[in-house]
Amino acid sequence: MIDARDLTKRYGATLAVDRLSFTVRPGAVTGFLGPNGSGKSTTMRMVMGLDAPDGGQARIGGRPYQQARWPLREAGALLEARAFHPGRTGRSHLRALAAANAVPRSRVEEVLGMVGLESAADRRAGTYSLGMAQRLGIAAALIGDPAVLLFDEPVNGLDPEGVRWIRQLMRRLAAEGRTVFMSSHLISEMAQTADRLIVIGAGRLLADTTVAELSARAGGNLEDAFFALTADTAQYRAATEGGF
Ligand SMILES: Nc1ncnc2c1ncn2[C@@H]1O[C@H](COP(=O)(O)OP(=O)(O)OP(=O)(O)O)[C@@H](O)[C@H]1O
Repeated sequence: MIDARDLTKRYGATLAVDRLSFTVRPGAVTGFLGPNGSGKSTTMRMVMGLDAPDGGQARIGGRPYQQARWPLREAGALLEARAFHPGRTGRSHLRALAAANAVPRSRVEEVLGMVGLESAADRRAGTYSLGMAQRLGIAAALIGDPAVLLFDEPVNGLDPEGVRWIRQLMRRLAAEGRTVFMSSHLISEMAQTADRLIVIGAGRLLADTTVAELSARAGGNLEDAFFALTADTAQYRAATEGGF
């Protein structure tokens, strides 16, 4: 379970996250939606202890993530592609993470198989395509077999087969009883993958509901419901009428 209470983060004059509270429960895929710059990545970074909040707190399994003795056995996250040393091979990157978290080496081969990177495991990770880098990041998130998983834009850079694979992986992880929290800009993808949605705008909570309930607000069209919900908070929306 992920619990955020009054999370707040400022960058200079920008209030990136504004007293945000929500709970992400196990056994479901919870989508995290919001316009560009609404604070999704910042929120995920604070949950994972990578950014310190200016106010409020985030807990994973009841305590701050920084207090975990073996962090990757509590929660795994894909927060940015290429979060690895480019000169290391995929396999050596995963072995280092396993060693640091007292995870058996055999788990490295398991996760390489799960993400389909076996044949590229001995190549330097700096030579990986974006999609391969995403797969390595997902393998890293899974290495400690954690109950809680966060994925920031996991389908970024993946081909259609990869997108389908992510959808099935998210569903499977949730069916295993894990807490799965994922952001994506692809609303159609969210509609197919997520059970629940947390929608934010300008750092604030706009909705915490099911996909079905939010879609029903716009006659079954999740995209229309999302636009209606976020209309007042989107900073970077291009003109769709008139304009140019
Ligand atoms: N390191 C930083 N320094 C200054 N401002 C930042 C920093 N990180 C984020 N911000 C600002 O905080 C706000 C929230 O950014 P964040 O990346 O969390 O949004 P997001 O919802 O993940 O956006 P996107 O959908 O575009 O990925 C934005 O206004 C952004 O410019």
